[in-house]
This record gives sequence, structure tokens and C-alpha cells, in this order.
Amino acid sequence: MLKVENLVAGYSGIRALRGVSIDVAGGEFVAVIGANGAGKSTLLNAISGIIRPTSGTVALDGHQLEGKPAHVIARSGLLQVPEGRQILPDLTVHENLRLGALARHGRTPDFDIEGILKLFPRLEERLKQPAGTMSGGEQQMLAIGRALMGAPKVLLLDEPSLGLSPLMADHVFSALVQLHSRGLSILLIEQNVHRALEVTQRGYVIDQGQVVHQGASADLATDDSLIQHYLGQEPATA
Ligand SMILES: Nc1ncnc2c1ncn2[C@@H]1O[C@H](COP(=O)(O)OP(=O)(O)OP(=O)(O)O)[C@@H](O)[C@H]1O
Repeated sequence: MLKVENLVAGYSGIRALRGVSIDVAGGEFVAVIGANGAGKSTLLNAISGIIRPTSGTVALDGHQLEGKPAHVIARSGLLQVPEGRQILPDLTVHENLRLGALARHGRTPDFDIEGILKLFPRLEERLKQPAGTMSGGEQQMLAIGRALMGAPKVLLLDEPSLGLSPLMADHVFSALVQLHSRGLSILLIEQNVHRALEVTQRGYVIDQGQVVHQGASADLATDDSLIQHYLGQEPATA
């Protein structure tokens, strides 16, 4: 479904991505993990057109997307939930969700507002509330809901658990698991390696802008030396 090949990208002189190839099959839930500064956000932003890749290809269902503007890529069905969420704080929750529908471009969504409220019941009583007055976890739920309103073919998530309490992160991850079980293809960028490998099927480890390891998430999760070496995190069993 999503095929990224040899993607190179950077920022005035810094080569943050040095030829990354990853793919996400239909209905697959895939993680990209890596230490701070490894290039995870750059990868997601280069896929979704927020930054323009220097070279390499991004194909969704066989259609080449690299180099296209972000709004065109979003309308084609690659929908990103950005780091920091970027909801519109002065608009209500309901208005933010309705704006998400603008990305549909003729696709029939699996989720309407009612479906999103079933997934995130906390949003229901907050529908008329300005989105900026909600907690970080609630805003993350809204950002995911807004992307779902756009009928994604592949949902891209950048650090959805960042800054959330463990309980809120639980809600968010369990929603992602539900979305995957309903057949959605998901690419998850996460610093919380153990959580990411718990919920996904496959994972890529990136370091200094390159894929250094890939495999079944269950195998990566039990590879203690990999987790310590590339990710600087303690093994789950420690
Ligand atoms: N806007 C920018 N301008 C210049 N350099 C940048 C910019 N954004 C990222 N970089 C650099 O590119 C490299 C990769 O950063 P990136 O944010 O993609 O890493 P990351 O794996 O997402 O890290 P983190 O988890 O800390 O966000 C880093 O060396 C970073 O300093």
C-alpha cells in the first residue's frame, strides 16, 4: 500500500535521512523507532510532503507522491497526525472534526463523528468546547479523530504518546489497536519503544537517518542488545 524507497531529506546542509526504505502493507500496523534525533520525524514529514525530499520515492497504491505538496498528499489518503497535534485551538472539537473531512476527496470514510465519539468517548461531552482548552491527551484523541474524518488509506502518527500521562497513553494506544483490528493501515513513529513494539506487527529501527534493523515487533522487543545499543533504553525485563 505505502512504499517508500531510498528517501533522502535534510535541512540546509544536514542530511537527516540517508536513503530510507520502508513499506506498509494493507491493514498492517508498523512502527518506526529510534533514539532522539535519529530522523523519525524527518521521515514522516518527508513522506507526507511537509518537507520536500531530496531524492527517493513515496508511492501509495502505486501512485508516486514524492515532491507533491502536503495538501495533495493528504487528499490522496496519506493522513498524518503531527507531533504537537496542531489542532485549531479556537475552534470547537466538533468544528475541528468537521475540518478533517476536507481531506476525503471522494473516499468514503469508515468513521463519521459518531464513530469517532465511540472510539474516544471523552470527546463527546467536549464537542462544543474550544479544542485548545482540552488536556494534551484529549487533544491527541481529537487529532487522531480529525485524521480519521479524512478517510485515510494509511494513518501516519508522530509520537502520539509524547507528553501524555501513562493512562492517557493507554487510551491512545488502545484506540490504535482497535483501528488496526478494523483494517486500517498505520505507520507509527514512537520514542516509547516498548509500547510501540507491543501494539505493532513489524518495526524498523532507524539510526542516524538510516534503517539499521527491521523485523517482527515481537522479535525486536526481545532483542535487548538492539534496544540498548540503538535506542538507549533499558530492556523491558530489566
Ligand atoms: N527544522 C530543522 N532544521 C535543522 N535541522 C533539523 C530540523 N529538524 C530536525 N533537524 C535535525 O535532523 C536530525 C533528525 O531529526 P528528527 O527530528 O527527524 O529526529 P527524531 O528521530 O524525530 O528525533 P526526536 O524524537 O528527538 O524528535 C537531527 O539531527 C535534527 O537536529
